[in-house]
Amino acid sequence: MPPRVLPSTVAEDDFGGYRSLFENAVEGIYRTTPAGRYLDANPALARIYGYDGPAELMAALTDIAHDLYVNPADRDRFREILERDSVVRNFEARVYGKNRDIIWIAENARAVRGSDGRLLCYEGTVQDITERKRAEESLRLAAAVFETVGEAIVVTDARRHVVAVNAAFERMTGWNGAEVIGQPCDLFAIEMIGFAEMNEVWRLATTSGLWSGESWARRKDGDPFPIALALSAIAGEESGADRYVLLVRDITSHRRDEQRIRFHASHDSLTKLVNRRTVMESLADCLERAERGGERLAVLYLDVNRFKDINDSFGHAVGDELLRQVASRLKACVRASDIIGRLGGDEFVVVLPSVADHSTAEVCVSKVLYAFAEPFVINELELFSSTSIGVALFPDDAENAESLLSRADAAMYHAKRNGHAFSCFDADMDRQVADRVNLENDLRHALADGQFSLAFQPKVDFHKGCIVGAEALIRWRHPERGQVSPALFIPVAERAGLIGAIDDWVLGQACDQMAQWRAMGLDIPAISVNLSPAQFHDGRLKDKVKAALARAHLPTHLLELEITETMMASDVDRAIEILSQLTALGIKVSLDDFGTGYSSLAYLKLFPVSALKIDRTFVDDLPDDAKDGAIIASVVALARNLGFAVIAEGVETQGQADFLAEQGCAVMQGYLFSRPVDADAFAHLLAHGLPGLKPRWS
Ligand SMILES: Nc1nc2c(ncn2[C@@H]2O[C@@H]3COP(=O)(O)O[C@H]4[C@@H](O)[C@H](n5cnc6c(=O)[nH]c(N)nc65)O[C@@H]4COP(=O)(O)O[C@H]3[C@H]2O)c(=O)[nH]1
Repeated sequence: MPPRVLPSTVAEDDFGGYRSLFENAVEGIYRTTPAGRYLDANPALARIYGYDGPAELMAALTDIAHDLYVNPADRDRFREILERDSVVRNFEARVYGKNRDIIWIAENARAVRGSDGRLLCYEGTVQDITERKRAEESLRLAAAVFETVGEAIVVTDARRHVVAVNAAFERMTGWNGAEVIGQPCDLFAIEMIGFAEMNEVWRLATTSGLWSGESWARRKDGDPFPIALALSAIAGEESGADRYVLLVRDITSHRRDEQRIRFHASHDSLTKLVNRRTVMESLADCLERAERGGERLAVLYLDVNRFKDINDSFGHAVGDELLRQVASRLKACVRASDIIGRLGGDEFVVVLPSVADHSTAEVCVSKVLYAFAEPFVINELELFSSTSIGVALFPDDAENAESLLSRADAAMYHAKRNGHAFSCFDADMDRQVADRVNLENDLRHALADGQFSLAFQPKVDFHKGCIVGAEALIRWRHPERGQVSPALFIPVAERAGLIGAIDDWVLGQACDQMAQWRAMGLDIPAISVNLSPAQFHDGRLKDKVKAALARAHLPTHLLELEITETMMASDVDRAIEILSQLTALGIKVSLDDFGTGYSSLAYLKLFPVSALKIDRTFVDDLPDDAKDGAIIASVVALARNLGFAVIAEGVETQGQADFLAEQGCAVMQGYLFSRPVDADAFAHLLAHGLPGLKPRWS
């Protein structure tokens, strides 16, 4: 725009014929002294600056540099230019309005000089360019947002040809602007969406102004990726969309997170196998398919034998690694279409969706058993572990997922109890499962109904030919079932949380009985009581023991507690602390079933126990089994060296007793000497001695 300056010929205070132009101009017009005082100002200038009229403006702004300019240095620049060039064109600056609001102005001015060249004044015009500046600012802002925003932006014309893309688009897709501008918008992975759907998206955006949702885009290398898309139609001056703006967010990682969340919800985090819920859902689907196709389906229910012992003995990290290795061995045994899941703990399930009969399932069972034959190597430890497997078939054994699984479980339980590697379900097992459940219910009443009693089995010194102790063993006479073995109901009581009350009862009863025998003048050195793991870890154990002894007025050294190796394994320090508290009272503790757990010999020497009790399984095949013989000899030597007494349990034959005695294990317990008997019968044994047991050596 050419500078609008007043003609220089106009006298300082005389606008001549231009006065009306001056008064009515749209632009502000002024004349100022070089020092910065208004000589004249037109109404438009007053309007621009927010004053009621020129007089008010001129009275208020007596020092233009400081009263008007937001940045007084602008005025210095303005003057410099004028003094140098005599003219200023489009000089933009921010000035204060009357209300201290900031206005952008553009000035054109010139220096007016007299005929002698002396500077008389400045005169010029002012335009309010605030609106334009604001528009420029928001354009600049929009451009900055366009370039810096994380979302890709594509602008197309009405024909959907690309007009502009931002830097994020280039980063996201690998295309650069020059390659796509002017081209039809080819952002979408049509193969993932379909033409019809894509056209519908454009149509909806055109008719309603905006479509937003999830879709698919394609990168330059052809890779499709999921996007969140907002497609806006920008209306032009004429009817219809003039431009489209596509705001695109790459949601690949979001999808990945979703997948991860879905995976965690449906899989077991330790083994990465599907979890129980997913097994049940997949099994239900497989059953539907098998039913439609008239096919059979097999469910294998597995658990890892003695897993709890391994976990307790070697710690959870080893237990976890064992489960991981079991999972990967199982995967190698089945086809990809079969389902393998972890139900929790050490229980796994394999679903074979299409089997001809039991024999097909048994092929898989053999593979699994074979997979367990090799030791599991964990942290340089070689662990031999085995599995028990239960098999149930659809539709033969059950018709829905829940009962098929529970029947495979019953078959597994049956296999385990009978020492078999696997069992196929039969109807009898259902009864056994029901029995187990009923047993638990009945156990809840047994204590209150006085159905328990104690039996006592003598511990004898084979050389001296006398009774040196009694082991108290619980007996349960069920009103309908008759005698129920503790081997059967103790584990049920443990699982049902009833063992604590039962153990307390046994402890109290055993102490009372010992006191009664003593009152009858029948002396024995000790009575031993089995402790369950729950009781061993009960913080109140010491007090309970003290209370039971005190009630029976029994010296503490007469009580012996039998604990198993596995109770010691999980937290050795804590176990030593518990044992120390007990032995400090004067109570003896013996390690029952010795040799069947995973005793660490290094720890053994730290345990304040008084005796090792050699498990029956090592005695059973004596004296013929050379290996068992060697184990007995080693345990006896170990006990002697560590200062422990040693006792063998389950002695049934004279040959076993002779062998044990020869090895230096003189204290024994077993049917050879006496079965567990009731208190009266035991009193008789104490009074008259065991028939056939004679002192051999003095
Ligand atoms: N084959 C054979 N067996 C013999 C021989 N001599 C003794 N037995 C049996 O072996 C078991 C020895 O007890 P245990 O190893 O502590 O094993 C016990 C113990 O773990 C548990 N138990 C028994 N009574 C109690 C109790 O009062 N409290 C707790 N917590 N557990 C108990 O139940 C298990 C089984 O107890 P019982 O059936 O009474 O079985 C007893 C006993 O009757 C023998 O020469 N040959």
